[in-house]
Amino acid sequence: MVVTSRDEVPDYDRASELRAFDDTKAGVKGLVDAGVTEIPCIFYHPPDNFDKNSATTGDTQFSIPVIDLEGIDKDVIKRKEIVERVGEASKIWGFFQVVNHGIPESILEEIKEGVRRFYEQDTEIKKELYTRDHTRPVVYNSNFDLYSGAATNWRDTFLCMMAPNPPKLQDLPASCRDILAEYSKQVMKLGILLFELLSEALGLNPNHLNDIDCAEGLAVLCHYYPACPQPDLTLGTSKHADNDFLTVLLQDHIGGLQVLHQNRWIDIPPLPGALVVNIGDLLQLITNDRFESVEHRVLANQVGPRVSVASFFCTGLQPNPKFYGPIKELLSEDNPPKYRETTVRDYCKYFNEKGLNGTSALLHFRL
Ligand SMILES: O=C(O)CCC(=O)C(=O)O
Ligand SMILES: [Fe+2]
Repeated sequence: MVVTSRDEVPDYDRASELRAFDDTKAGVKGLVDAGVTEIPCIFYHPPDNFDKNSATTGDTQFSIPVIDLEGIDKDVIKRKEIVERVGEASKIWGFFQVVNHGIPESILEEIKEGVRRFYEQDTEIKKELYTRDHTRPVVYNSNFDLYSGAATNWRDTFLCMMAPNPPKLQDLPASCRDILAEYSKQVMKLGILLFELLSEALGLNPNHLNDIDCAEGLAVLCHYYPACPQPDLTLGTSKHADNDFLTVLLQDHIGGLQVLHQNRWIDIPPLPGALVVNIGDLLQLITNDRFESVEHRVLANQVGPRVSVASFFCTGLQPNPKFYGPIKELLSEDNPPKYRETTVRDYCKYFNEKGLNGTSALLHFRL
C-alpha cells in the first residue's frame, strides 16, 4: 500500500518497529542509503504537527531581527544600540540572527564539512558510536526521544559535551575532532559576549549571567537531515523550545527552520555567515518571562542532506548542585516569581523524558 496522506496510516506494531530501526544503528541516513522511496510508518506525524501554510517569507514585519555585532567592543554608543536590539529581539521573538559575530566564515564552513564527513563515513565505523548512554563522550543516535511516545523525526544527531569538562581530543570523532574543538572554543567566546549583552539588556551588571554560570556547560549537537522522499508526512524536528539557557545555531543553505510567532510559522532563512541565537527555557525561567523561549521546528525536505550545528549553553544531565529560579533583582511586588527553583539536571531530565511532544517543559516548573 502506497501511503500518500496522513489519513491512511495503517495499523502497525510501533514499539517493535522503533526497536528494529534503533537496532540498525544506521539512523535515518541508513534508510536513505538503502533507497527507501516511502518513509516507514514510525515517521508519520499527526496532522496537527503540520499547518505549513501559514509560513511567511520576505515580509520584514515577519522576519527575525538580524543584529550586526561589528564594533561592539570599541564603541560605547554602538554597544548600547546593540544591547537594545538584543533585549527587544529576546523579548518579542526569542530569536535573532547575528552577523560580524567574530567567528571566521572559514570555521563555519569547516564545521559543517566536518559534520557531513562524520555522517558520510563508513557506516560500520559510525555504528560503534551509536548509543543512548549520556555518559559517553560522543552520543550519536537518531531521535534522543525515540521511546518517549513523541512523533519520530527525520533526523540523526551526534552530541558532544564540550564544557565544562571537554572530552580528550582522541575521544572525539576522528572525522571532525580538531574543528569541533576549535568551533566550540569560538562559540564559547561568543556565548560569553551574548550573556553580557543579555545581562545589560536586563539592566543587570554585565557579568551577571556569566557569574551565575549560564555559560558553564556547552553541548554541541550536530544534526543531519537526510533528503526525505515524502516530506509532507513527517518533520525534520517537531515543535519544541530548547532545554538550555541559550542556543547558538549554525544552519547550512537548505532551510526549513521555522519559529512560531503570533501563531504563525515564520521561516528563518539561511543567511551566509550568520548564526541564529535563541533564548532557551532556563533563561525564560530565570528572567521570569522577560525573555521568551520560543517554539520552533524544522520541516523535512525533498532536498538534502541539511546539516546544522546547535550549541546549547547548558550542563544538561551532568551533576550540578546549583539551583536556578527567577533572578531576585528582576522581581518586585508587581512581578512576583512565576517559577519554582530547579537544578539544570532536574529540568533536563524532565525535558528528556517528555520528549519533543509539542508541549512546553517550562509549564511543569510554573508556580
Ligand atoms: O536544525 C536546526 O535548524 C534546529 C535544531 C534545533 O532546534 C535544536 O537542536 O534544538
Ligand atoms: Fe531547538
